[in-house]
Amino acid sequence: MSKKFNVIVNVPALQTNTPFTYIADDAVEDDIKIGSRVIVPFGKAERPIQGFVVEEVTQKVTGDLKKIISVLEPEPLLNEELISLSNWLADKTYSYRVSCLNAMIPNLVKVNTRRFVKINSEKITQTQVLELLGEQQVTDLKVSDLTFAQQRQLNHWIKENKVSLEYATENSARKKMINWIWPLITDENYGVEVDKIRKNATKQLELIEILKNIDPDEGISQTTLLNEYHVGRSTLNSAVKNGWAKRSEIERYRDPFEGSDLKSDTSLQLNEEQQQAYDLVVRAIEQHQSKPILIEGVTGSGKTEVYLQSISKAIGEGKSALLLVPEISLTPLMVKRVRARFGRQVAVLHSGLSDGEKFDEWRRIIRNEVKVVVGARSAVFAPLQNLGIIIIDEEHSETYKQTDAPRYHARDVAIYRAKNANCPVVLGSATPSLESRSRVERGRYDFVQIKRRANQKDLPEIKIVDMREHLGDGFNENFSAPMVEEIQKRLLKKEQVVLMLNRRGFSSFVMCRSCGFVLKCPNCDVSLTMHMDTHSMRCHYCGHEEPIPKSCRNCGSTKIRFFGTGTEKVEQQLAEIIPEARVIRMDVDTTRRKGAHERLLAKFGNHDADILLGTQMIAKGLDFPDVTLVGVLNADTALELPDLRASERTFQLLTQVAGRAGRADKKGEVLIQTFNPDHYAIKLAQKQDYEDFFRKEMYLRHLGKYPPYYFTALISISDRDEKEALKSAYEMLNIIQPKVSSNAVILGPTAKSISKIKQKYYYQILIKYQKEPGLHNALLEVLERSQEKFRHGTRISIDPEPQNFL
Ligand SMILES: Nc1ncnc2c1ncn2[C@@H]1O[C@H](COP(=O)(O)OP(=O)(O)OP(=O)(O)O)[C@@H](O)[C@H]1O
Ligand SMILES: [Zn+2]
Ligand SMILES: [Zn+2]
Repeated sequence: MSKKFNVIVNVPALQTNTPFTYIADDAVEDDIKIGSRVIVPFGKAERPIQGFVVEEVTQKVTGDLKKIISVLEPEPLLNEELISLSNWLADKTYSYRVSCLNAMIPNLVKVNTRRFVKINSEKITQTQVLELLGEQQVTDLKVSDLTFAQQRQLNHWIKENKVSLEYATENSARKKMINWIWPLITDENYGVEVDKIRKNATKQLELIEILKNIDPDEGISQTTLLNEYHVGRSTLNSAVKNGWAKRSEIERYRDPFEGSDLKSDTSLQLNEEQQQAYDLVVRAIEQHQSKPILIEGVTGSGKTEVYLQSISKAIGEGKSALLLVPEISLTPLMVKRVRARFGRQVAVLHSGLSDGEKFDEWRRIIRNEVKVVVGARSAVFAPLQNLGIIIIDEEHSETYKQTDAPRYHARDVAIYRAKNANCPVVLGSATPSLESRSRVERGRYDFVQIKRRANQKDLPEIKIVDMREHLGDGFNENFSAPMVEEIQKRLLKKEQVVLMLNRRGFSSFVMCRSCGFVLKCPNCDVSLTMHMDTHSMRCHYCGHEEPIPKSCRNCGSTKIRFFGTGTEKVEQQLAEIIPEARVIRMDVDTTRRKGAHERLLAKFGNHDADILLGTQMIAKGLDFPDVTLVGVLNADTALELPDLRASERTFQLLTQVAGRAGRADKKGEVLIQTFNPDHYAIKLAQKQDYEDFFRKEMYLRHLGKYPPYYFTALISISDRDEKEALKSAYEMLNIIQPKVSSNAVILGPTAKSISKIKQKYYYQILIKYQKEPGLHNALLEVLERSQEKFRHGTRISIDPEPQNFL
């Protein structure tokens, strides 16, 4: 009897949200595993469709089963743990199971990728492969066109490493091939060959010496010979011609860190508070406890060192480790430190890598070639076996929440995985999310604080500049007199300054001074933002772009004013006020190119600049000893946003950026310019008192019936036709209302604060609740209805625990 498997097909719909059972052909049944992707016939027309194998079926199944057409890769991309995780995830996020599975696998293998067969010519001849598959299949593999016998043979060869399956995308994320030189000079032929060389051909004599000393089995890369041994290209070519060496192309994993030199480093001696945190983690590792541990450590307290040593401990126990960071491209220093400690045992997954690079890293993980994975949100699905620890740095960061379906929070996924693996989850932050910190209060998490900086120095002193009093005493609207004075002081002392322009909830827009007209996007309900680099007005939601106007479109007046501030404008202003200052600007425009972050930060670290001016992206992770002043130009732009976390985010951001000052021997100072000096988020950030803030904010959340006292779910409804959108919103309301008690609070339907995006109208319903056993089913019904609505052009989404209400 052939093996039977349950398969989730790649059709995101409710009807296909449960697995279908298929039978395997005897020839390939052993190549199919849980996590394999297969092609199966689907529907009345038996259309071949992709699917994921989620289970082997051992009990009897009545009725005729359809046969699995082919298996896409005999080495599965996901392991059993992740397959079972997808089930939980789908339920938790109200999404289709296949969407969850697709969210886990690397992009490269998803769509529009050509697959081809690569022949390992040391183990098999091209003729053999062509005989089995034919030329067409080798260059463009369609396994479903192969017979089962052919598939079986192919899979066999893959497992024996005779051939491998590769993926090519249109942008050609292919495997990287490099020229490799294999020396053929041995002790036997050395003398003979040397005698043939003319005595004045020193280059050749040098090269033959080099070749003699290279391990013939290992060989050497051509680049190394050319660049490091300074061998001339023509010398090398003639050596190959003379038969001193053989040249071949070999595959090398694309190394995302190519070129960045890696100094290895060793553990630091932990101080007492770090040791306490470390001990707590180690105990959990040793006792296989999965209760999350929250480390609340002030900025500069050396949390990273605790992470690194904890990872070391897990590896020492034969386990693997996963370290999540908010956004890798923003924290190159962290990645560097992990790589410096663990070298080639580390794989890195993040959005800055090409699909090909990500896929390479993924393969290293699934083949168990790495022990440590560092990555942003989606790396939480890294197929590591035998997890020994999961660490989430800056656990409060909103980047851990996925904003598209499946709308998961990486923290929840990490906690779930850790529970399955019986290993600890460590959540670290100077300003923990209220959710996490309150779970400590309720005994759900273990807790440890690090109250002092690693070097036992004080936190920087923070001064508030009330901009209402200082408007006009400075040089322009962005720089008060005290700010300019403090910057100048640092420059005289050859110290460095970090200046942050808070861009959250903020844009530079154009307004007519005669009639008040504001230039808006024709598709969306937002004002257009001015971009000096392209000299255009751009919509940040739909990408609409138009020239900067010279006169008002409404009244024709030429009295147009540009409001708001971009980093470029601040950079210009700075150049007028302090022309001698060397400034590095860091924002989305200057960091678009790959590796740009790292380069700019390295420049700043080398003292090639005095001032680092940037957006929020400079608030996290920087550790520069000579930064003694941090200036925040506008602290409060985010406070007015219609978002329940506005205060929390402002407090976190200010604390975070303030923490960049005075991290080494020199004392640090922070200047915060604000129009709301009395706001508690600003006042408590000044005190750098997270615990105080936590209590105050918890009190307000309690009053407002907000998280973490209440759970939230947000339903968003959009349509090109505003009436349709509103009508559907009420339909959803009518599904939910009867299924929840009067303790639940339902807000809406209301228009979203940006009610029109890309020509579509947006409405939302917010549900706040504590215990509502009926809600889950109600939301499943919404999901079901949304499928129907989809066909009529209405989009409905469910966001459990939304992080953003805009
Ligand atoms: N035990 C130690 N002894 C000496 N120096 C240490 C020790 N632990 C950490 N440091 C140093 O202290 C500095 C701050 O550490 P680290 O960057 O890990 O802090 P952090 O808690 O991650 O800070 P932040 O949250 O602000 O990013 C680093 O330069 C680090 O090398
Ligand atoms: Zn006008
Ligand atoms: Zn727009």
